[in-house]
Amino acid sequence: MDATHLDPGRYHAALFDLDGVITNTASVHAVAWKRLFDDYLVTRPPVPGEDHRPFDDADYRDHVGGKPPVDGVLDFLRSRGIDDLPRGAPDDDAGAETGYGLGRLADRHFRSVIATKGVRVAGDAVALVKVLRRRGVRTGVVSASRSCTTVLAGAGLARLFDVQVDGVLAEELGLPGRPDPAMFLETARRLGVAPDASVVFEDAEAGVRAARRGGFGLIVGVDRGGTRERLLASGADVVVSALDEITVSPGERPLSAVPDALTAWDEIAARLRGRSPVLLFDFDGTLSPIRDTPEEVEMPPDNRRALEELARSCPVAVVSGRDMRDVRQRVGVAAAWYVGSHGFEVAGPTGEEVVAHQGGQDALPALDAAEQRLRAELGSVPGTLVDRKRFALAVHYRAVRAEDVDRVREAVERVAAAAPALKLTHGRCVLELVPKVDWHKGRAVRWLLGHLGADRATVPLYAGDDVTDEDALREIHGDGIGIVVLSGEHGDRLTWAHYSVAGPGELSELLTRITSSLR
Ligand SMILES: O=P(O)(O)OC[C@H]1O[C@H](O[C@H]2O[C@H](CO)[C@@H](O)[C@H](O)[C@H]2O)[C@H](O)[C@@H](O)[C@@H]1O
Repeated sequence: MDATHLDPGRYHAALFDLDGVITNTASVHAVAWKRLFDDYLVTRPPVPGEDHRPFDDADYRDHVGGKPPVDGVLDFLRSRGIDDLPRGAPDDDAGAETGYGLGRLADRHFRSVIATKGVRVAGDAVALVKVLRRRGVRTGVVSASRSCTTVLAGAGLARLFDVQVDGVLAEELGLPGRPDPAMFLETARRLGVAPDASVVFEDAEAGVRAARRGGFGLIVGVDRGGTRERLLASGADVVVSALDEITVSPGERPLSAVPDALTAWDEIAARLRGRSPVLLFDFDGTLSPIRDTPEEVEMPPDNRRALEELARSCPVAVVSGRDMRDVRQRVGVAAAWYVGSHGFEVAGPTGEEVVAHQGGQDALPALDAAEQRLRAELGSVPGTLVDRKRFALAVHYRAVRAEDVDRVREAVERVAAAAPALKLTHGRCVLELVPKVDWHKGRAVRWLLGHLGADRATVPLYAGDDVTDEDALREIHGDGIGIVVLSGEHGDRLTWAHYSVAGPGELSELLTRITSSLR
């Protein structure tokens, strides 16, 4: 996906620098600092080796912008050959000849400028924050300034952000300023979102460097005037001059609104060209057509051959709700990765097996007890099939008479309610109990991509038919290609897929095209 197109399925938090991104206060800070340093340099007795020329915009950009005031003071003066100023202490008086004292005075100048001139708000940024919040993205504001609360209140933005990390809090917590990532990391922590699932918007080079060092998922440089190249050189993934260049994905849409993958093949081929694909496929209903019982299912030989060939060009994985050994044996492609039990177990091409989340292991006693109860309770309902996988328990009702289906459903719901370690999920004519932890096919896919060393050149392509595949389709929505395999069993439900195919037959055709395009 284009880096100016944000997907709330991929990025769950957005961190905004305040000064220069949300408000015009970067220029007000520059004015306040100029007043401070020009006064200071004029009154400081001349000393050989010291440069007392007036402070200018480049000084602000290179030594002060985005940093805590005390660091700005010391870094700028050092650049002018002045290195005898003590750091001082946070409670130094404004104007005391220390890093903290001069920093306090700069803040006082800043407040007096905004008291007379007011704060100008960047409408493009505020509009983007509001859209992101409506789409469920958590938002945070980050400012090295001690006046962040005053600025936000003065601009009428006091309630715009979920979390605020500013100069006052940084001082309390002893957080170093940018280019150290500590303030960004603290913001992400307070938002409850991992840095790699968060976007940072920054106009200062020091801030961009901090976000890069913090491992943030996407860094958007905001060039409010001639800084594009410097922001890119500092590590921004993309630079915009206004935040209305950023679009936000609407996310899910009805199956009927999803374009057909074969018709849009040229678009898909263009997205794969020159990149490093990782191809991920669900099994039942995707690689193989649905049958009355799980035992009847066989991998279509054409698809096996296609996967064997694809695995010679790029990583291929089968991501299934089935037991991992079961699906590996049915698919029979030695060079593929296999993810089983809805993401809880993984096997690599060399045969090594990994429990991808400890929650699977922890839930084993609960799964055993639930299996025992359901076998006993449902043994008398004709057509019911209780299918135990290593880390999941499925109850199939495809062959159950319509009038008995509610009985099956109620029994599974009762057992689920009595098992706090398990949660109930639904699929095509199947109810499943899985470990109640934040893990699913989507998390497992992201784990596998990390394990495979995915980088910005990687394009994950995921195809699946069922509601449990939506976790994976959502996960790769922002950086990959999602294909939903239609079946008519879920009406016009919502999906995170970008494209659809009419059924497993059309998926085979798509595999053929992908195979040829990668040759
Ligand atoms: O993630 P998947 O590979 O799609 O696995 C999901 C479930 O698939 C299987 O059940 C489904 O396919 C059966 C055979 O075609 C069909 O009879 C059943 O109605 C479907 O739900 C598998 O048996 C389950 O264990 C998987 O969880």
